[in-house]
Amino acid sequence: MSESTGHSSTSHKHKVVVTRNLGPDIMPLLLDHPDLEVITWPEDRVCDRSWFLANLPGASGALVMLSEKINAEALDKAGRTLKVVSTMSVRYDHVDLDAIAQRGVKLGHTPDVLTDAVADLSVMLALMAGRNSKETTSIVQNGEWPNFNWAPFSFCGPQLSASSFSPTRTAGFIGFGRIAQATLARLIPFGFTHCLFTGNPTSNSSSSVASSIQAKYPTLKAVRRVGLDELARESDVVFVLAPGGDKTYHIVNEAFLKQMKKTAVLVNTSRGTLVDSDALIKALREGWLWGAGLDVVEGEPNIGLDHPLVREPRCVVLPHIGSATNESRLGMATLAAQNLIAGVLGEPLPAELKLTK
Ligand SMILES: O=CC(=O)O
Repeated sequence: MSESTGHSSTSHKHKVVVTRNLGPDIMPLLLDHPDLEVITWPEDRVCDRSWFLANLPGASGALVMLSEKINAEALDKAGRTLKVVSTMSVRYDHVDLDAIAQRGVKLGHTPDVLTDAVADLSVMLALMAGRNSKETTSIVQNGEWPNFNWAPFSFCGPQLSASSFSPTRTAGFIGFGRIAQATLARLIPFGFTHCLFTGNPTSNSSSSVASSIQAKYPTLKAVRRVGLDELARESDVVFVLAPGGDKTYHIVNEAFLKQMKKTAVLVNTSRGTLVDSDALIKALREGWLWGAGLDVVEGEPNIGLDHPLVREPRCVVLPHIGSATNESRLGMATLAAQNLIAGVLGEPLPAELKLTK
């Protein structure tokens, strides 16, 4: 077993820098590997930048979390020995893709293994935001239940399932990749009848996506790619599930929120930057939509008790736990370790993000 927590000694092994201890089920894949010298951040908190940079020189690989910025500074510290960066995340907005591509370094990530966990959480947030879970749980937590003045319509909210009062239910997806489609699958038994989506696919591929979804779920009356305005106007639940970055920055803005149904909820389980927080605060205060469920917020993790979204009664905020199931995190850590090993050995990565130079 080859483990070190500080600077590398010279050896014929490939030095790899790992920025979090991945636990007893996964670390042996790395530590017991005969070709690796593993340098692991020794503490149970986000890795210090200075430690990371100090340990990169001469590394063949780095296994990192969303917290590590992979930019020219880090890549240049590692230098020409670096063959692979493996991130234990599906998304990669902490990675400067141009800088990594220019240096011919491979990038591994962890798609698929977290799809179900994030789709589950997306539905959970849709339910929580619609059903006043924040205000009602606080009644119990604050010991106010015994004095609670029940009334026939107290704490009612829009029902997620179709009913005789709302026989059509429309899900709108901003971004229609794996997680969005897995979320839709969970909504079919709730009686959802319409699926609208926006996204990147070329018009050809989006029409074939629409027809294959329609064939898979015959109870859907319509599956259509639409513009943002129509999606905002027609959806009972809007799921924000597109990647972060410049192209999607504040895609949910004041103009979008103003068009939403007053009974609709907004769920964001992708990246905080897609939703303009100031606009959402205004929208919730003025009742443009019913509620919001957010697993991600711009500026996270610096979201304190005084943050207006945290104070909004109809806004449920979770601390970015979309993939936090035992199953998903074990899958992500395993895949991240496999990507790292394959990358340093010059083999194809099980999940490589193909980069264009
Ligand atoms: O947000 C989570 C991820 O990108 O894995």
